[in-house]
Amino acid sequence: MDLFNQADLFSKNEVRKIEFDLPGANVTLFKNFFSLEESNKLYNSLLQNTPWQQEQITIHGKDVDYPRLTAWYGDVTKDIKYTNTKSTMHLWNADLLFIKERIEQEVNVKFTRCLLNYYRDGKDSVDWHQDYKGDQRKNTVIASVTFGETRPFQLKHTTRKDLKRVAIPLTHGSLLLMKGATQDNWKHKIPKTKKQIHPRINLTFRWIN
Ligand SMILES: O=C(O)CCC(=O)C(=O)O
Ligand SMILES: [Fe+2]
Repeated sequence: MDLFNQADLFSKNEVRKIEFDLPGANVTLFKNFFSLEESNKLYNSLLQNTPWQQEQITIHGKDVDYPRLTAWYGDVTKDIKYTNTKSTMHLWNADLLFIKERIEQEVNVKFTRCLLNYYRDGKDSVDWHQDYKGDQRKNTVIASVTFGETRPFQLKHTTRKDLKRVAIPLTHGSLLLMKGATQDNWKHKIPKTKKQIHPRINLTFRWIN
């Protein structure tokens, strides 16, 4: 499988586009989508100014903390419930509008929501899942931005066991675009690690009405 297409030379602050050749998926990584200066500034600002929330799920009647902190932002303020924790979707702030507008110059979508994840250390993670439900999974765009520690973003096909898993290192200031039927055909996760690592903030921009 021809995974990488990186013929271009790059410098530290030059945007580098890498397209992944995965059957039934449309996945593109832009390294240094945000410059190092922008990324450092946004990392600190988001870390400090986000109303991070601890969401919980109920497993066998017990409330269990999600292994990460989260916050929702979007076009309107409203109460939402994805897990058994009630959350409030906050209105876009200046940092998020800056990030959103930069992405919207690259991809022709107006995003309506963003989920922020804060992985405090290697114990924080997200298990195998697909984004969206029902028909929306078959054709969508998710824009995933990373600030802070590099963590591997693993992908595995939902049915084809013959296809190898893929791990894409999501670096500081990178943008990962997942389009088309990617969510329908592939699951993704951020695994835990025993290594001593720095925190990581991830933002996934979505369009849901
Ligand atoms: O942190 C990441 O890169 C992925 C987050 C994710 O998959 C999600 O929030 O749905
Ligand atoms: Fe996801």
